[in-house]
Amino acid sequence: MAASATIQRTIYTGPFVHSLSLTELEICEKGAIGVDENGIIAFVEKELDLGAVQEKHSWQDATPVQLKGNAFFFPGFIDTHTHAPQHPNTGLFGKTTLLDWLQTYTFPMESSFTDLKRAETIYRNFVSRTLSHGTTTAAYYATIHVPATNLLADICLARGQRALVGRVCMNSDLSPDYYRDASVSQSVADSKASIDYIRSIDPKGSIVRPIVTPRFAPSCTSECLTSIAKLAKDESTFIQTHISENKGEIALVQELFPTSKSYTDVYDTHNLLTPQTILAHAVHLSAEERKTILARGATLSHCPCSNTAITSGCAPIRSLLDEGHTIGLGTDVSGGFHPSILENVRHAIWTSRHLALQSPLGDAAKLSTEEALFLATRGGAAVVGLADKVGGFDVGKEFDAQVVDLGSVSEGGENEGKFDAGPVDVFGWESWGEMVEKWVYAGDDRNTTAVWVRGRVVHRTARFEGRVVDGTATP
Ligand SMILES: O=c1[nH]c(=O)c2nc[nH]c2[nH]1
Repeated sequence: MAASATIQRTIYTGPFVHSLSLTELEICEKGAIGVDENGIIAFVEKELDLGAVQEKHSWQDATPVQLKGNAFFFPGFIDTHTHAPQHPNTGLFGKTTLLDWLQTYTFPMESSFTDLKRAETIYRNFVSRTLSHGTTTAAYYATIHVPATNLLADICLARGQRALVGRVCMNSDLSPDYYRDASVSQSVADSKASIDYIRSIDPKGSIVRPIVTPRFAPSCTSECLTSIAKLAKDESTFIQTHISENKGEIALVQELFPTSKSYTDVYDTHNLLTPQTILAHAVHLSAEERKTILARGATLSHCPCSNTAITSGCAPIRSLLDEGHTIGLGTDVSGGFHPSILENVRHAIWTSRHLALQSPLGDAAKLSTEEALFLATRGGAAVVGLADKVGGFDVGKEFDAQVVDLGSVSEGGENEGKFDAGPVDVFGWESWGEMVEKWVYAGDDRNTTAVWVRGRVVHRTARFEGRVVDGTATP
């Protein structure tokens, strides 16, 4: 589907659920969301029937999409940190932790992206896979290869998934000689070439944007970090990197940058901490580092599945939120073992509970369902610089949404005993609030039956067709 295809004015009726704030989730049982020809939300009604909505807004000619059954609209998920070329390794990490995991699994896989055919297969699959899990925006790390990085941007644009796409910079000898930038100048020139290409295919950055991506401090020499920070400034791009993920990594940073006060100080003294910087992990930051990050306005990507899988630790998200940090969720495939942000919502909650068991904060360290859903949507939108565009159903925002359909046991018949409507069983007596909780703790991609970005359908299943009346927007 071309991102430029026009769409029809559409009125989406049925329940909708979204975050109003970190702690408040709005559940509107009788919603109507009007989306104009540009994919912008023109109105949101909370009590009226379709006819009354059409009349009130003079939208009689709009296409109605009316949800039936135990289904609701939810904002598209935002994945603030993931590595598309690592997708074939998802679930493969054995007993490794970060530094040996990089050498054993990650660098060999990423280095193979000189092969564009292989890159295309993997990237197409990953973009389709993440869309099927309701991810409407992703901040992607690609590899050091310019052609494959550009191909990832092409695929995101063609599929209509919003993306920040970053060619990875890594020139230090932490990386094997078969997979590293030959020099600082090559690192900068290749990054610039990829920025230029991505801007040429989407000049307004409506769907894809470039992002400068120094892999992490140990992968880059001091000169490389400084040069790449200058490139980001000159080109006005976002920056993404990793920080304070694993204790061995932190010790290595201290060894490689002996005059720096801390991991955070390395980035700060190389001009890499800006309000457009996304820092992934942030598991073991000191109080002083947290203050510096907050003062610079850099944001955080919390990756709970990855932090557990490669045994990095439990990030203190509750405290970071209380301090005022801006935080989203990241799948961090393939340190993370799952491409779904929903999976990371529940793991954010689980890991906060483990932390609560050990922390002097006790229950105050726990994240609630509402808070985790906020991080997955509005929090992530703020991290990737799209807080004014996506993350909730507000007039003026773009319609990035998914349908969550839980099916029903009482429907029996064709679904009974087949379980193809997903792992959640709804018996008919649950409140909408209970259905949302059941989805958060047990749902999966079988429940995500349709997905839109800027009002365009980017993923749709056969179950969706059976759940709408009076027509649907076509891809
Ligand atoms: O989880 C991670 N995944 C990576 O690919 C990586 N590179 C540096 N640090 C990293 N952490």
